[in-house]
Amino acid sequence: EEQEEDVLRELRLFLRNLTERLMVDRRFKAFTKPVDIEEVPDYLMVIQKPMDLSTLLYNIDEHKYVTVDEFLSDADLIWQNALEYNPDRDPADRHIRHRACALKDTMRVIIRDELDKDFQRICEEIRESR
Ligand SMILES: CC(=O)c1csc(NC(=O)C2C[NH2+]C2)n1
Repeated sequence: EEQEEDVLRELRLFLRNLTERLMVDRRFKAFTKPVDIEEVPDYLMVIQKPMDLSTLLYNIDEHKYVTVDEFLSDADLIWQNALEYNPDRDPADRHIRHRACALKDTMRVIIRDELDKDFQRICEEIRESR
């Protein structure tokens, strides 16, 4: 009903604001667009489910997410994929793993500090009702 659409509209605003703040953070530049398969031809041999910040924004606008946990399932792929694709001890891999860990922690701190727990529960009840 209309009240439910009001709640989901507010969830989309929160998720867009979160994602945009990550996109403008220079540490996360490697995560803003899909990996270019021409530049990194073996990427899809290693990573089954690519994800990036611009795709999260597209999904938000497509009303893909009804709860924060559904959003986090996709958002977590970004840093999980980076840890999987860059496992070596060399500095380049360590540098992108450091940024992947910063992305993981930054997302969760923003959600903990800025998303109301009661609002989150209302979104989960809408998901369970559908
Ligand atoms: C997005 C992502 O995880 C990514 C983009 S390039 C890259 N890794 C490299 O370019 C080399 C450093 N060791 C391989 N990882």
